[in-house]
Amino acid sequence: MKAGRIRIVADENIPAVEQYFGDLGSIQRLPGRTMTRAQLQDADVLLVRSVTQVDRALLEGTRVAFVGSCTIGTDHLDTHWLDSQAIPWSAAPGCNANSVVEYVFCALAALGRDWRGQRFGIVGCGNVGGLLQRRLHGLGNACRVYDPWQQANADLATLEEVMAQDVVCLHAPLVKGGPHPTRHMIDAAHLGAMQDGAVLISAGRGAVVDNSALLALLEGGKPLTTVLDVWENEPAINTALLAKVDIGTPHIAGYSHDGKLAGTRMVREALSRALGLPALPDSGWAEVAGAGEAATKRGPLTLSPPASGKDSTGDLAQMADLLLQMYDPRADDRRLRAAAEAQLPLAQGFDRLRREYPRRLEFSHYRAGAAGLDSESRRQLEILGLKWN
Ligand SMILES: NC(=O)c1ccc[n+]([C@@H]2O[C@H](COP(=O)([O-])OP(=O)(O)OC[C@H]3O[C@@H](n4cnc5c(N)ncnc54)[C@H](O)[C@@H]3O)[C@@H](O)[C@H]2O)c1
Ligand SMILES: O=C(O)[C@H](O)[C@H](O)COP(=O)(O)O
Repeated sequence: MKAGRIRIVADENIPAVEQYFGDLGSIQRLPGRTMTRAQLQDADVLLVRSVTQVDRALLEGTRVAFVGSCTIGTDHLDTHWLDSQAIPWSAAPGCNANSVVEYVFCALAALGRDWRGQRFGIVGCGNVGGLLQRRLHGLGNACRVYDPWQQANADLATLEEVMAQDVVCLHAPLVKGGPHPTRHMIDAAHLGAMQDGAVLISAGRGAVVDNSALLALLEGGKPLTTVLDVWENEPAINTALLAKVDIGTPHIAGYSHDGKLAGTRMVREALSRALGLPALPDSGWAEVAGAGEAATKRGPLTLSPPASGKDSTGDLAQMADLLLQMYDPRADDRRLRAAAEAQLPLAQGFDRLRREYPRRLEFSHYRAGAAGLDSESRRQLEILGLKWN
Protein backbone atom coordinates (compact mmCIF):
# COMPACT_ATOMS: atom_id res chain seq x y z
CA MET A 1 0.00 0.00 0.00
CA LYS A 2 1.35 3.39 -0.93
CA ALA A 3 0.12 6.50 0.88
CA GLY A 4 -1.76 8.69 -1.56
CA ARG A 5 -3.05 5.72 -3.61
CA ILE A 6 -4.82 3.65 -0.99
CA ARG A 7 -8.44 2.63 -1.65
CA ILE A 8 -10.36 2.93 1.60
CA VAL A 9 -13.86 1.58 2.14
CA ALA A 10 -15.49 2.95 5.28
CA ASP A 11 -18.78 2.50 7.10
CA GLU A 12 -20.94 5.56 6.42
CA ASN A 13 -21.41 6.06 10.18
CA ILE A 14 -17.74 6.73 10.96
CA PRO A 15 -17.29 10.47 11.43
CA ALA A 16 -14.43 12.52 9.99
CA VAL A 17 -12.98 9.76 7.79
CA GLU A 18 -12.28 12.34 5.10
CA GLN A 19 -10.39 14.55 7.56
CA TYR A 20 -8.39 11.74 9.13
CA PHE A 21 -7.72 9.49 6.12
CA GLY A 22 -8.12 11.78 3.10
CA ASP A 23 -4.37 12.23 2.63
CA LEU A 24 -3.93 8.48 2.09
CA GLY A 25 -6.08 7.98 -1.01
CA SER A 26 -9.71 7.56 -2.07
CA ILE A 27 -12.58 6.90 0.31
CA GLN A 28 -15.81 5.08 -0.48
CA ARG A 29 -18.62 5.13 2.09
CA LEU A 30 -20.97 2.16 2.47
CA PRO A 31 -23.65 1.08 4.95
CA GLY A 32 -21.82 -1.11 7.44
CA ARG A 33 -24.54 -3.64 8.03
CA THR A 34 -24.83 -4.73 4.41
CA MET A 35 -21.22 -4.64 3.20
CA THR A 36 -20.39 -7.47 0.81
CA ARG A 37 -17.24 -9.12 -0.43
CA ALA A 38 -17.97 -7.87 -3.95
CA GLN A 39 -17.93 -4.28 -2.68
CA LEU A 40 -14.49 -4.83 -1.15
CA GLN A 41 -12.79 -6.46 -4.14
CA ASP A 42 -10.44 -3.55 -4.80
CA ALA A 43 -10.24 -2.10 -1.30
CA ASP A 44 -6.89 -1.88 0.48
CA VAL A 45 -8.22 -0.66 3.81
CA LEU A 46 -11.52 -1.48 5.46
CA LEU A 47 -12.86 0.78 8.21
CA VAL A 48 -15.84 -0.56 10.14
CA ARG A 49 -17.94 -0.06 13.22
CA SER A 50 -19.47 -2.85 15.28
CA VAL A 51 -22.23 -3.77 12.81
CA THR A 52 -19.99 -5.36 10.18
CA GLN A 53 -18.93 -8.98 10.66
CA VAL A 54 -15.34 -9.03 9.44
CA ASP A 55 -14.35 -12.58 8.62
CA ARG A 56 -13.30 -14.97 5.92
CA ALA A 57 -16.70 -14.74 4.21
CA LEU A 58 -16.30 -10.96 3.83
CA LEU A 59 -12.64 -10.68 2.98
CA GLU A 60 -11.37 -13.83 1.27
CA GLY A 61 -10.32 -13.02 -2.28
CA THR A 62 -10.25 -9.25 -1.69
CA ARG A 63 -7.03 -7.28 -1.43
CA VAL A 64 -7.89 -5.74 1.95
CA ALA A 65 -4.59 -5.43 3.79
CA PHE A 66 -5.68 -3.52 6.91
CA VAL A 67 -8.88 -3.59 8.96
CA GLY A 68 -9.70 -0.83 11.43
CA SER A 69 -12.72 -0.83 13.71
CA CYS A 70 -13.43 2.59 15.21
CA THR A 71 -14.99 0.94 18.27
CA ILE A 72 -13.99 -0.49 21.61
CA GLY A 73 -15.68 -3.86 21.09
CA THR A 74 -14.04 -6.39 18.78
CA ASP A 75 -16.53 -9.27 18.86
CA HIS A 76 -17.48 -8.52 15.22
CA LEU A 77 -13.90 -9.13 14.05
CA ASP A 78 -12.69 -12.67 13.43
CA THR A 79 -9.27 -11.80 14.76
CA HIS A 80 -8.05 -15.41 14.55
CA TRP A 81 -8.76 -15.47 10.82
CA LEU A 82 -7.26 -12.00 10.30
CA ASP A 83 -4.12 -13.04 12.17
CA SER A 84 -3.93 -16.30 10.22
CA GLN A 85 -3.99 -14.25 7.00
CA ALA A 86 -1.45 -11.76 8.39
CA ILE A 87 -3.95 -8.94 7.86
CA PRO A 88 -3.15 -6.26 10.44
CA TRP A 89 -6.18 -5.01 12.33
CA SER A 90 -6.87 -2.44 14.98
CA ALA A 91 -9.76 -1.31 17.15
CA ALA A 92 -9.95 1.79 19.34
CA PRO A 93 -9.59 0.68 22.98
CA GLY A 94 -11.18 3.06 25.43
CA CYS A 95 -12.19 5.60 22.76
CA ASN A 96 -15.71 6.11 24.12
CA ALA A 97 -15.28 4.84 27.70
CA ASN A 98 -15.96 8.29 29.16
CA SER A 99 -19.16 8.56 27.13
CA VAL A 100 -20.43 5.26 28.57
CA VAL A 101 -19.64 6.32 32.13
CA GLU A 102 -21.47 9.61 31.58
CA TYR A 103 -24.42 7.58 30.23
CA VAL A 104 -24.51 5.58 33.49
CA PHE A 105 -24.77 8.69 35.68
CA CYS A 106 -27.23 10.42 33.38
CA ALA A 107 -29.41 7.29 33.43
CA LEU A 108 -29.40 7.34 37.23
CA ALA A 109 -30.24 11.05 37.17
CA ALA A 110 -33.07 10.43 34.69
CA LEU A 111 -34.47 7.74 36.98
CA GLY A 112 -34.33 10.17 39.90
CA ARG A 113 -32.09 7.64 41.59
CA ASP A 114 -29.69 8.98 44.19
CA TRP A 115 -26.30 7.37 43.56
CA ARG A 116 -24.91 8.68 46.85
CA GLY A 117 -24.52 5.90 49.38
CA GLN A 118 -25.47 3.21 46.85
CA ARG A 119 -23.34 0.08 46.60
CA PHE A 120 -22.30 -0.53 43.00
CA GLY A 121 -21.51 -3.81 41.26
CA ILE A 122 -19.42 -3.70 38.10
CA VAL A 123 -19.19 -6.66 35.73
CA GLY A 124 -16.19 -6.27 33.43
CA CYS A 125 -13.63 -3.80 34.71
CA GLY A 126 -11.57 -2.68 31.73
CA ASN A 127 -11.53 0.80 30.23
CA VAL A 128 -15.22 1.44 30.87
CA GLY A 129 -15.73 -0.46 34.12
CA GLY A 130 -12.39 0.76 35.47
CA LEU A 131 -13.23 4.41 34.76
CA LEU A 132 -16.61 3.93 36.39
CA GLN A 133 -14.94 2.35 39.41
CA ARG A 134 -12.49 5.26 39.77
CA ARG A 135 -15.31 7.80 39.54
CA LEU A 136 -17.31 5.86 42.15
CA HIS A 137 -14.34 5.72 44.50
CA GLY A 138 -13.97 9.48 44.10
CA LEU A 139 -17.64 9.94 44.90
CA GLY A 140 -17.29 7.77 48.00
CA ASN A 141 -19.38 4.83 46.80
CA ALA A 142 -18.63 1.22 47.69
CA CYS A 143 -17.93 -1.02 44.67
CA ARG A 144 -17.71 -4.73 44.07
CA VAL A 145 -16.17 -5.87 40.81
CA TYR A 146 -16.36 -9.12 38.85
CA ASP A 147 -13.62 -9.55 36.28
CA PRO A 148 -12.09 -13.03 36.04
CA TRP A 149 -9.01 -11.71 34.22
CA GLN A 150 -7.98 -9.37 37.02
CA GLN A 151 -6.12 -10.20 40.22
CA ALA A 152 -4.97 -6.88 41.63
CA ASN A 153 -8.28 -5.02 41.77
CA ALA A 154 -9.05 -4.31 45.44
CA ASP A 155 -12.82 -4.60 44.86
CA LEU A 156 -12.82 -8.06 43.30
CA ALA A 157 -15.74 -10.26 44.28
CA THR A 158 -17.71 -13.20 42.94
CA LEU A 159 -20.31 -12.59 40.26
CA GLU A 160 -22.97 -13.50 42.82
CA GLU A 161 -21.75 -10.79 45.22
CA VAL A 162 -21.59 -8.22 42.43
CA MET A 163 -25.12 -9.00 41.29
CA ALA A 164 -26.35 -8.43 44.87
CA GLN A 165 -25.39 -4.73 44.92
CA ASP A 166 -27.84 -1.82 44.72
CA VAL A 167 -26.78 -0.71 41.24
CA VAL A 168 -25.29 -3.31 38.88
CA CYS A 169 -23.47 -2.06 35.78
CA LEU A 170 -22.59 -4.50 33.00
CA HIS A 171 -19.53 -3.61 30.93
CA ALA A 172 -18.18 -6.99 29.89
CA PRO A 173 -17.37 -7.73 26.24
CA LEU A 174 -19.13 -10.46 24.28
CA VAL A 175 -16.79 -13.46 24.49
CA LYS A 176 -17.98 -16.69 22.92
CA GLY A 177 -15.18 -19.13 23.83
CA GLY A 178 -12.34 -19.65 26.27
CA PRO A 179 -12.47 -20.12 30.01
CA HIS A 180 -14.75 -17.15 30.72
CA PRO A 181 -17.38 -16.83 28.00
CA THR A 182 -19.91 -14.08 28.52
CA ARG A 183 -22.85 -15.01 26.29
CA HIS A 184 -25.84 -15.28 28.67
CA MET A 185 -23.43 -14.98 31.62
CA ILE A 186 -26.15 -12.94 33.30
CA ASP A 187 -28.81 -15.62 33.30
CA ALA A 188 -32.15 -16.20 34.99
CA ALA A 189 -30.47 -17.25 38.25
CA HIS A 190 -28.26 -14.14 38.46
CA LEU A 191 -31.12 -11.84 37.52
CA GLY A 192 -33.51 -13.53 39.91
CA ALA A 193 -31.02 -13.16 42.76
CA MET A 194 -30.80 -9.38 42.35
CA GLN A 195 -32.20 -7.39 45.24
CA ASP A 196 -35.73 -6.12 44.89
CA GLY A 197 -35.51 -2.46 43.93
CA ALA A 198 -32.00 -2.77 42.50
CA VAL A 199 -30.94 -1.08 39.27
CA LEU A 200 -29.49 -3.03 36.34
CA ILE A 201 -27.63 -1.02 33.68
CA SER A 202 -26.46 -2.99 30.66
CA ALA A 203 -24.07 -1.12 28.36
CA GLY A 204 -21.53 -3.76 27.27
CA ARG A 205 -22.99 -6.17 24.73
CA GLY A 206 -26.62 -7.27 24.59
CA ALA A 207 -26.09 -11.01 24.57
CA VAL A 208 -24.21 -10.92 27.88
CA VAL A 209 -27.70 -10.82 29.42
CA ASP A 210 -30.17 -13.59 28.62
CA ASN A 211 -32.84 -11.22 27.27
CA SER A 212 -35.63 -13.82 27.40
CA ALA A 213 -34.85 -14.55 31.04
CA LEU A 214 -34.86 -10.83 31.85
CA LEU A 215 -38.20 -10.37 30.09
CA ALA A 216 -39.73 -13.34 31.89
CA LEU A 217 -38.57 -11.95 35.22
CA LEU A 218 -39.93 -8.47 34.55
CA GLU A 219 -43.21 -9.90 33.28
CA GLY A 220 -43.35 -11.95 36.47
CA GLY A 221 -43.26 -8.73 38.47
CA LYS A 222 -39.68 -8.75 39.78
CA PRO A 223 -39.17 -5.20 41.06
CA LEU A 224 -36.00 -4.22 39.22
CA THR A 225 -35.20 -0.91 37.58
CA THR A 226 -33.65 -1.68 34.21
CA VAL A 227 -31.64 0.42 31.77
CA LEU A 228 -30.73 -1.37 28.56
CA ASP A 229 -28.52 0.26 25.96
CA VAL A 230 -27.51 -3.03 24.35
CA TRP A 231 -29.76 -5.89 23.27
CA GLU A 232 -29.67 -9.36 21.89
CA ASN A 233 -30.23 -9.51 18.13
CA GLU A 234 -29.67 -5.83 17.40
CA PRO A 235 -31.14 -4.18 15.41
CA ALA A 236 -34.16 -6.53 15.58
CA ILE A 237 -34.53 -6.19 19.33
CA ASN A 238 -37.26 -7.70 21.46
CA THR A 239 -40.04 -5.10 21.58
CA ALA A 240 -41.72 -6.83 24.51
CA LEU A 241 -38.52 -6.32 26.51
CA LEU A 242 -38.32 -2.68 25.39
CA ALA A 243 -41.85 -2.19 26.71
CA LYS A 244 -40.78 -3.50 30.12
CA VAL A 245 -37.51 -1.66 30.71
CA ASP A 246 -37.36 1.73 32.44
CA ILE A 247 -34.90 3.22 29.97
CA GLY A 248 -34.17 1.63 26.60
CA THR A 249 -31.71 3.17 24.15
CA PRO A 250 -30.43 2.02 20.74
CA HIS A 251 -26.81 1.14 21.63
CA ILE A 252 -25.66 4.72 21.92
CA ALA A 253 -24.05 4.84 25.37
CA GLY A 254 -20.68 5.36 23.68
CA TYR A 255 -22.03 7.72 21.03
CA SER A 256 -20.63 11.01 22.28
CA HIS A 257 -19.15 12.98 19.41
CA ASP A 258 -15.86 12.98 21.32
CA GLY A 259 -15.88 9.18 21.62
CA LYS A 260 -16.64 8.67 17.95
CA LEU A 261 -13.93 11.09 16.82
CA ALA A 262 -11.44 9.45 19.17
CA GLY A 263 -12.27 6.09 17.56
CA THR A 264 -11.54 7.46 14.07
CA ARG A 265 -8.31 9.09 15.24
CA MET A 266 -7.04 5.97 17.01
CA VAL A 267 -7.56 3.83 13.92
CA ARG A 268 -5.80 6.40 11.75
CA GLU A 269 -2.89 6.32 14.19
CA ALA A 270 -2.82 2.51 13.97
CA LEU A 271 -2.85 2.63 10.16
CA SER A 272 -0.03 5.16 10.17
CA ARG A 273 2.00 2.81 12.34
CA ALA A 274 1.23 -0.14 10.05
CA LEU A 275 2.32 1.89 7.02
CA GLY A 276 5.43 3.22 8.74
CA LEU A 277 4.15 6.79 8.45
CA PRO A 278 5.17 9.35 11.07
CA ALA A 279 2.60 10.10 13.77
CA LEU A 280 1.13 13.58 13.56
CA PRO A 281 1.76 15.64 16.68
CA ASP A 282 -1.18 15.97 19.04
CA SER A 283 -1.79 19.51 17.87
CA GLY A 284 -1.90 18.24 14.29
CA TRP A 285 -4.64 15.77 15.14
CA ALA A 286 -6.52 18.45 17.04
CA GLU A 287 -6.48 20.60 13.90
CA VAL A 288 -7.77 17.73 11.79
CA ALA A 289 -10.56 17.04 14.24
CA GLY A 290 -11.23 20.75 14.45
CA ALA A 291 -12.18 20.78 10.77
CA GLY A 292 -15.45 19.14 11.69
CA GLU A 293 -15.63 20.40 15.21
CA ALA A 294 -17.48 23.71 15.22
CA ALA A 295 -18.90 23.17 18.70
CA THR A 296 -15.55 22.97 20.44
CA LYS A 297 -14.31 25.99 18.53
CA ARG A 298 -17.16 28.05 19.94
CA GLY A 299 -15.81 27.42 23.42
CA PRO A 300 -17.52 25.92 26.44
CA LEU A 301 -21.30 25.61 26.48
CA THR A 302 -23.04 27.18 29.44
CA LEU A 303 -25.66 25.32 31.44
CA SER A 304 -28.72 27.05 32.86
CA PRO A 305 -28.79 27.38 36.64
CA PRO A 306 -30.23 24.17 38.09
CA ALA A 307 -33.91 24.19 38.91
CA SER A 308 -34.18 25.44 42.49
CA GLY A 309 -36.02 23.83 45.35
CA LYS A 310 -34.31 21.27 47.50
CA ASP A 311 -36.05 18.06 48.40
CA SER A 312 -35.43 15.57 51.15
CA THR A 313 -32.38 14.29 49.30
CA GLY A 314 -30.68 17.68 49.42
CA ASP A 315 -29.20 18.76 46.13
CA LEU A 316 -29.93 15.60 44.15
CA ALA A 317 -32.55 17.30 41.99
CA GLN A 318 -30.16 20.12 41.18
CA MET A 319 -27.30 17.76 40.36
CA ALA A 320 -29.61 15.66 38.21
CA ASP A 321 -30.88 18.77 36.44
CA LEU A 322 -27.34 19.78 35.48
CA LEU A 323 -26.45 16.28 34.28
CA LEU A 324 -29.64 16.00 32.24
CA GLN A 325 -29.03 19.35 30.57
CA MET A 326 -25.84 17.81 29.18
CA TYR A 327 -27.33 14.47 28.21
CA ASP A 328 -30.80 13.12 28.85
CA PRO A 329 -31.12 9.42 27.95
CA ARG A 330 -34.91 9.75 28.18
CA ALA A 331 -34.79 11.53 24.80
CA ASP A 332 -33.09 8.48 23.27
CA ASP A 333 -35.59 6.24 25.07
CA ARG A 334 -38.53 8.20 23.64
CA ARG A 335 -37.15 8.03 20.11
CA LEU A 336 -36.64 4.26 20.38
CA ARG A 337 -40.19 3.69 21.68
CA ALA A 338 -41.57 5.89 18.91
CA ALA A 339 -39.66 3.80 16.37
CA ALA A 340 -41.13 0.66 17.92
CA GLU A 341 -44.63 2.08 17.46
CA ALA A 342 -44.06 3.09 13.84
CA GLN A 343 -45.25 0.89 10.98
CA LEU A 344 -41.73 0.09 9.77
CA PRO A 345 -39.83 -2.85 11.29
CA LEU A 346 -38.05 -1.72 14.45
CA ALA A 347 -34.72 -2.95 13.07
CA GLN A 348 -34.84 -0.13 10.51
CA GLY A 349 -35.75 2.43 13.15
CA PHE A 350 -33.03 1.19 15.50
CA ASP A 351 -30.37 1.65 12.82
CA ARG A 352 -31.82 4.98 11.67
CA LEU A 353 -31.64 6.37 15.21
CA ARG A 354 -27.99 5.38 15.38
CA ARG A 355 -27.22 6.75 11.91
CA GLU A 356 -28.94 10.07 12.60
CA TYR A 357 -27.77 10.38 16.17
CA PRO A 358 -27.69 14.01 17.37
CA ARG A 359 -24.31 15.45 18.23
CA ARG A 360 -23.75 14.76 21.92
CA LEU A 361 -20.79 16.39 23.62
CA GLU A 362 -19.15 15.09 26.77
CA PHE A 363 -19.37 16.95 30.08
CA SER A 364 -15.93 18.51 29.60
CA HIS A 365 -17.45 20.87 26.99
CA TYR A 366 -19.80 22.46 29.52
CA ARG A 367 -19.55 25.04 32.28
CA ALA A 368 -22.11 25.62 35.03
CA GLY A 369 -22.66 28.18 37.74
CA ALA A 370 -22.02 26.68 41.17
CA ALA A 371 -24.23 29.16 43.03
CA GLY A 372 -26.87 27.47 45.16
CA LEU A 373 -25.16 24.08 45.22
CA ASP A 374 -23.69 22.84 48.47
CA SER A 375 -19.99 22.00 48.55
CA GLU A 376 -20.51 18.22 48.47
CA SER A 377 -22.72 18.46 45.37
CA ARG A 378 -20.12 20.64 43.70
CA ARG A 379 -17.47 18.07 44.54
CA GLN A 380 -19.59 15.23 43.16
CA LEU A 381 -20.23 17.02 39.89
CA GLU A 382 -16.55 17.92 39.54
CA ILE A 383 -15.65 14.24 39.90
CA LEU A 384 -18.14 13.45 37.15
CA GLY A 385 -16.31 15.92 34.92
CA LEU A 386 -18.29 19.17 35.16
CA LYS A 387 -16.41 22.47 35.33
CA TRP A 388 -17.60 25.79 36.72
CA ASN A 389 -17.92 29.23 35.14
N1 LIG B 1 -22.93 0.50 24.77
C1 LIG B 1 -21.93 1.07 24.14
O1 LIG B 1 -22.10 2.02 23.42
C2 LIG B 1 -20.54 0.55 24.36
C3 LIG B 1 -19.48 1.44 24.26
C4 LIG B 1 -18.19 0.96 24.49
C5 LIG B 1 -17.98 -0.37 24.76
N2 LIG B 1 -19.04 -1.22 24.80
C6 LIG B 1 -18.82 -2.65 25.13
O2 LIG B 1 -18.30 -2.69 26.44
C7 LIG B 1 -17.26 -3.64 26.48
C8 LIG B 1 -16.27 -3.21 27.52
O3 LIG B 1 -15.59 -2.04 27.13
P1 LIG B 1 -14.14 -1.71 27.73
O4 LIG B 1 -13.66 -0.51 27.05
O5 LIG B 1 -14.21 -1.70 29.20
O6 LIG B 1 -13.36 -2.97 27.23
P2 LIG B 1 -12.00 -3.52 27.82
O7 LIG B 1 -11.51 -4.51 26.82
O8 LIG B 1 -11.12 -2.39 28.22
O9 LIG B 1 -12.44 -4.27 29.16
C9 LIG B 1 -13.23 -5.41 29.17
C10 LIG B 1 -13.05 -6.04 30.53
O10 LIG B 1 -13.96 -7.13 30.62
C11 LIG B 1 -13.28 -8.18 31.27
N3 LIG B 1 -13.88 -9.47 30.99
C12 LIG B 1 -13.58 -10.37 30.02
N4 LIG B 1 -14.30 -11.48 30.19
C13 LIG B 1 -15.10 -11.27 31.27
C14 LIG B 1 -16.06 -12.07 31.94
N5 LIG B 1 -16.35 -13.31 31.56
N6 LIG B 1 -16.69 -11.54 33.00
C15 LIG B 1 -16.40 -10.28 33.43
N7 LIG B 1 -15.46 -9.50 32.86
C16 LIG B 1 -14.83 -9.99 31.77
C17 LIG B 1 -11.85 -8.08 30.76
O11 LIG B 1 -10.96 -8.75 31.63
C18 LIG B 1 -11.65 -6.59 30.74
O12 LIG B 1 -11.12 -6.12 31.96
C19 LIG B 1 -16.68 -3.66 25.05
O13 LIG B 1 -16.13 -4.90 24.75
C20 LIG B 1 -17.85 -3.35 24.20
O14 LIG B 1 -18.42 -4.57 23.76
C21 LIG B 1 -20.30 -0.79 24.62
O1 LIG C 1 -17.76 -1.03 21.08
C1 LIG C 1 -18.03 0.16 21.02
O2 LIG C 1 -17.15 1.05 20.91
C2 LIG C 1 -19.46 0.62 21.10
O3 LIG C 1 -20.31 -0.43 21.32
C3 LIG C 1 -19.80 1.46 19.91
O4 LIG C 1 -20.36 2.66 20.37
C4 LIG C 1 -20.75 0.77 19.00
O5 LIG C 1 -21.15 1.63 18.00
P1 LIG C 1 -21.26 1.11 16.51
O6 LIG C 1 -19.93 0.61 16.14
O7 LIG C 1 -22.24 -0.01 16.51
O8 LIG C 1 -21.67 2.30 15.72
